[in-house]
Order: sequence, then C-alpha cells, then structure tokens
Amino acid sequence: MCRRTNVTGRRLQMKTVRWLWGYVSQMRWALAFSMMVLVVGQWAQIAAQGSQKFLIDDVLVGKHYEQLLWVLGYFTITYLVFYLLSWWGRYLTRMNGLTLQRYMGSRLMALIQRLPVASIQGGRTAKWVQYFTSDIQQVSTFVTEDLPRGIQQVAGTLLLIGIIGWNSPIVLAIVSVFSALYIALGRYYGPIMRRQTREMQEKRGDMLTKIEEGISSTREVIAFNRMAWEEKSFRGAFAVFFDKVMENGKLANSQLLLSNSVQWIGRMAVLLFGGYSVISGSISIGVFVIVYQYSNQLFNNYQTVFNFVMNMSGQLAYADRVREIFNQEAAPEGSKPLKAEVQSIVFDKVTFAYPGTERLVLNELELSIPQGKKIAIVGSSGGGKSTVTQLLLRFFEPTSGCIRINGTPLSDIRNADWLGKLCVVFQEPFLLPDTIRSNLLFGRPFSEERIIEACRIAQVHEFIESMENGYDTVVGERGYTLSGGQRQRIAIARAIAGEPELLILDEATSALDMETEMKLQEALDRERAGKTTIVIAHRLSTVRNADLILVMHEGRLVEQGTHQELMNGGDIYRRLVSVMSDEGAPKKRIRGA
Ligand SMILES: Nc1ncnc2c1ncn2[C@@H]1O[C@H](COP(=O)(O)OP(=O)(O)OP(=O)(O)O)[C@@H](O)[C@H]1O
Repeated sequence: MCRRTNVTGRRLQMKTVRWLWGYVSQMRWALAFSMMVLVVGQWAQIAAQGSQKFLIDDVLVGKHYEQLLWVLGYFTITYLVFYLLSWWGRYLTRMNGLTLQRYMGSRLMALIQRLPVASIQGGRTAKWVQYFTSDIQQVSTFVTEDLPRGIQQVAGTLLLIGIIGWNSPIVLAIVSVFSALYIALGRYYGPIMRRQTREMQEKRGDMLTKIEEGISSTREVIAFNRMAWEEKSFRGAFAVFFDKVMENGKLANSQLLLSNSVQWIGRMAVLLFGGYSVISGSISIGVFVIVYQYSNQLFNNYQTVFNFVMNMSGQLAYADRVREIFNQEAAPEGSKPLKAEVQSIVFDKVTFAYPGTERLVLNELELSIPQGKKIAIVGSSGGGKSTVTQLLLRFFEPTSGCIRINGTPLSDIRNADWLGKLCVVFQEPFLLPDTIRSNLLFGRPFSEERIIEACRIAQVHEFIESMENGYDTVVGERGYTLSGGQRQRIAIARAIAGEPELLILDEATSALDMETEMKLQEALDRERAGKTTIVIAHRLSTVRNADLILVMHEGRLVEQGTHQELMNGGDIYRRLVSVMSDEGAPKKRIRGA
C-alpha cells in the first residue's frame, strides 16, 4: 500500500517536472547562464579559502616570507571573482524569477478568461488570487533561485569531495558516512514534508478565502449584527491552518534536530582524526586547517543539498497545484467566423440545467428573437430569463438543443466574433476601483464626446459633472461610493458607448426611480432605433413599449406579442400585470438609486 503511494507520488512528480519543463525550457539559456555564474562563484570561494594552506605551510612554517605577496594576490583575485559572481548570480536569479512569474502569470490570466464560467463561479476568488500571489511565485522561485543554487551546491560539493579525498581519504570517508545519514533522513522526511506542505497550503487557501469573504461581506455582517459569528468562523479557519503549520513545524524541527546531531558528531570525528594525522606527521598543519574547514563546508553543502531535496518535494507540491489549474480545460471555442450582421437568433429546443444540478431551468425552449427591434423578456421569478443571457454569453452550454445565430450553431462560432457583437448590462454591474472615465472606457479607445453622449443617454452625465472631480472621480472598490442606481446608469453608459449590435439589459434599471428610468428608456429607444435590444425586466413600464414581449414560465416560452396583444389574449402576462404595480417587483430591488 505504502509502496504504491510512493510510486504514485514519484509518477506525479515526474509528470509535474515534465510539465514544468515545458514552461521553463523557453528560458533555459538564461537559467543555464545563471547556474554557470553561481557555480564558478562557488568554486572561486573554495579556491580563495585554499590560500590558507600556502600561507601556513609555505609562508609561516616554511618561512618563505617573500611568497606572502603572491599568496595575498592569489587570495584577492579569487575572492574578488567570488564576490562579483555572487552579486551577479543574485541579480540573474532574481531577474529570471520575475521573468518566469510574468510569463506564468499572464498565461494564467489568459487561461482564466477562457475557463468555463462554471469553474470560476464554483471556485472562490481568493483561491484564484492565491495562484498568482503564492503558488506561481513559489514555483518561479524554485525554478530560478532554488534550482540554480542547488546545482551550485552540488558543483561545490563535488570540488570539495575531490580536494578532501586527495588530501585525506579517511576524512572524506568520515564526512561521507555521516552524510549518508543525511540522505537517509532526506529520503524518510521528503514525502511526508511534501504532503504536509500541500495540506498546509490548502488550509492557508481556505483561510485567505475566509478573509476575502469576510472583507467583502463587511456591510452585510454589520447590518445583520453577525460580527461574533464572522469572527468565530475566521477563528475556526485560522485554527485549522495553525494546527497544520504547527504539525509542519514539529516535523521540520525533529528533522533539524536529527540532522544537526549527525553533523556535530561528524565534525568531532574529523577534528579527532585530523589532529591525530598532524601529530603523526601524515599531513601538514596547513592541510589540516583547510581540510577541516572544507569538511565543515562539505557538511554544510550536504545539508544544503539535503534541504534542497526536501524543499524540492515541497516546492513540487506548489507546482502540482499550478499544473492542475493550467491543465484545466478551456471553455469550448468555435472556429467559424461571424462577420456579417446578426440576422436571426433562434433558441431551438434548448434544454438546460446548471452544472451539478438536475433541475431543468430551460425546458425545450423555442425562441426566435427578431432583429433591429426592442424585445422584452418577462415572467415570474426563477423562470429562466437571466439564464437565456448566460447562454447567449456562452457562460454555459445548453444541455441539449441548439442556439443558432444566422442559422449557425453558436457553439461553432468564433467567440471573439460573437462577443464583439453583443454587450450585456447586469443587474449588479461590476465597477473597477478606478475613475468613472476608466470604467466607461473599460480599455476601449472612445472619444470624450462619445463617453459624454453615452452618459447623457444613461441619465448620469449631470450627476458625474456635479462631483468635484467629474469623470476623474475614483469610485472605490466595486463602486461602493455610488448608489445602486448610479452604478447601473454608469454600466449602461459603458455598454451603449460601444454601440453594440445586440444590447441586453438584464434587470439593468431595477434600482432607478420611475422618472429617471422613463427618461433613460426614451433616450435609449432613440439611440437604439433599428438595433436589437433585449430588455429583461420585472417593471412593466420598462417593457410596455417593446416591439415584442416574450413571456417565460418555468423554462418555456408561453406567450408572445405586443403589450396590447398580450393584454387582450395572454393569460400569464395579464396575471403578471395584475400582480405587479407599476413600481415593479420589489423582490429584485437592490440598493436604492
Ligand atoms: N449558477 C447557478 N447555478 C445553479 N442554479 C442557478 C444558477 N443561476 C440560476 N440558477 C437557478 O436557475 C433558475 C432560473 O434562474 P434565472 O436567473 O434564469 O431566473 P430569472 O427568470 O432571471 O429570475 P429572476 O426574475 O428572479 O431574475 C433559478 O431557479 C435559479 O435558482
């Protein structure tokens, strides 16, 4: 059982190493160069230390005082080489580390944008943030700093073995025996450390998630007077993490205790044998001094190599996590271009259940959305209206049936082409913690005139102008300095600024007062004349003048027509009208305008 676990672990490590190499190979020359600089630097340090032998044996004991300058010159040059290469090596490893972090970070960012929305919604934000702030950083430090330093230590170790073995094979044997104990300890502790690091990392992720959620929900927590509950839940997450850290610390301590004892006894043995060799005349004092120093260094090198092996297991755990996420399958992408104007959008018997659920939210939905018109989708809460938007955005794929754009299945169409044609405003739009202008531009190159025009249509220009910094006002985290209605209007301005072919307003004006909403609707109707606008709304005033009203109920289209036609013949629509006052349904109202 245990053996199988080891084999599986090793296979996993090899898989991770191979995967890592795919990324690292692109900067292999830079890495190889930094390793070479570090290795030569280490050798220069060993060479500099060797000057003591000449100083003691030749200059002091041999009384060749005229050689003092030569010895000093040798020491100065080798030490300078060591010093400069150490500095350069540090610089190179840091630079390589940042390059790899940037490379992996941008790959991950691009990947996140292409992942199925379900996998992002399913995971928690802080976990994703941790991939950037911790895991990728750890992986890049491992590859660009720890690994070259490990190679440097191995190269230094080989040189020390050569020198010590040449001068005193028995000292080398003593050091090697005790070092073998190190390796045995490394083999024993390596897999345990790796498992523990991974577990600790997961608990840390949970705790960060808790912190992130705690900060995001501050207002609700205060509003519901749940501070004690929130504190307790954080303490719980921290306690679990704390236990794991302590467990990890205990293991690391017992490993250190054992390895330090081994090293201490080994040093005593070298001193004893070396002293005896000098007294018996088999080695000189100079050789004894440097062999003793090199032996200590060899012990340290062994320990560093040992730590490197231990850390390698732990670091590969970070790499495992990153590999898992990098290997997630991207959302399916169509390949057919869509350059022509959208002529028709048809839902052909679309059935859909959210991932991980059984309930059919859309049930063989048949829908044809005419183009160049204002279309409203109404219906009871939970009837599947917003799900239509989610499928149009390709956040999810229909379970069965097909959405066709100009007769072509949406899943076959190139995402960039399709998404370039539509724009959606959600009920609770996300605003960047940046200026209003940046939020309106959202990375697009619009003129100031276009931005202002869009804000005028969205009835938000005057409000923006009334603020001290106008369009340069910073809106705070998720736009918390604004009311719900102001946020919605800015989001609408942001959407219409780009004049999308298809605009979807999903409860996008729910937080506006009646008068502002009416003005906005009128201006929007003028702006969008001849273009397709889909309005999902509860408030009837928002949809009454739509060219076509689609009534959804329990995942199906049950009625359609103009307001008047439906008032004359649509049972469900008439019922909706009778239960909804013109103020709209209160259940979906968000923070007031
Ligand atoms: N991400 C999700 N995972 C699982 N179920 C979901 C998800 N999003 C929505 N649902 C469920 O799907 C059903 C339809 O939701 P949808 O938001 O489409 O309804 P709606 O008609 O827009 O309702 P409302 O008018 O209240 O916004 C609801 O029962 C809802 O609970």
